[in-house]
Amino acid sequence: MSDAAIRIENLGKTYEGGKRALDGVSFDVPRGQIFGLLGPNGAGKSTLINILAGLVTKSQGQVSVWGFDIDQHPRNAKLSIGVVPQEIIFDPFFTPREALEIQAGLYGVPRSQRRSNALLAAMRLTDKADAYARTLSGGMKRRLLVAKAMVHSPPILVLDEPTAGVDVELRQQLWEYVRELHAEGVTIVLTTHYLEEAEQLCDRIAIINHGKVVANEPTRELLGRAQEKNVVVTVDRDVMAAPEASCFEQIAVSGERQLTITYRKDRVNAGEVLGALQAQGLGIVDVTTRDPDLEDVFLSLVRQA
Ligand SMILES: Nc1ncnc2c1ncn2[C@@H]1O[C@H](COP(=O)(O)OP(=O)(O)OP(=O)(O)O)[C@@H](O)[C@H]1O
Repeated sequence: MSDAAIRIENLGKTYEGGKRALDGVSFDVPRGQIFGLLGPNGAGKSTLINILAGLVTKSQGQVSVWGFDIDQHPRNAKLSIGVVPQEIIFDPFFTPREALEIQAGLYGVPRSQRRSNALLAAMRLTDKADAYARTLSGGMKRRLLVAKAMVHSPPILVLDEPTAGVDVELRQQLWEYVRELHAEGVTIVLTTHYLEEAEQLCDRIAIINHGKVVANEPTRELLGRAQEKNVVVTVDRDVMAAPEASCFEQIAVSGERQLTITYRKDRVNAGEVLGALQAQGLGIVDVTTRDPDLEDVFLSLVRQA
């Protein structure tokens, strides 16, 4: 049995009409982690998640979920995963409690093991337990989708863009719940457009672009890949032309007495950069720096691919 929560090997998907959405994708999602799947629009993220959820059939490759091959043991694979889809789809005439009970029935969860009330409470939907789904706000509907995905207590929860178009408070609540599940040992896979969110939440991140994996690393290592650093330096006199020095990757006059310099932090340190300015007779009045974040890494990887 595979020790990965999800193992994807050489996965390919070509849609009818010839669109190649996934092209030889391989990676493992380690058990117990929060795993981020990132990529620009149309990269293939939803296709991959829909294959995991059994909603899209793959064209090539192997996928196992919690050690169960999705072709050989589809039922066990399905029982091991809960998927929160990107789009909100509901029968408007069911109440949240009924929706959870029906979902539990579909998964064959015995009545004695159902936990609709606990899920409604965790998703702060107790007040709305018996209201029609059509009367719920967008945020409440999204929370109900998360509860639905967890009715069978799967060891893996997959969230496809769970915070797209969702207000800040709900995002925070959702992440709080995700962190609680993670603390209980649930493996989490999420796609998000909010890189900052991925940076804060994920242990590991895979980036896909045009259906191919372009990075798959622990978040910290991925961030460490961004070696370029920017400093904005205010100097004590007007500068007409940018001074030159070998330790600058780039330099530009960005204000009357301001220079913006890019340097590689694996080659030089900030002291050398400032020293090079002082050596040219400029006095340093102020310095601000910015560490590269996931957005910089993401853009550089996606540009290269
Ligand atoms: N049912 C389909 N039939 C044909 N092409 C499709 C189908 N679904 C998706 N595609 C195409 O496959 C590619 C990957 O789409 P997918 O939805 O997986 O990307 P994504 O990374 O999830 O993007 P987004 O972030 O916008 O949801 C896109 O070019 C898309 O147009």
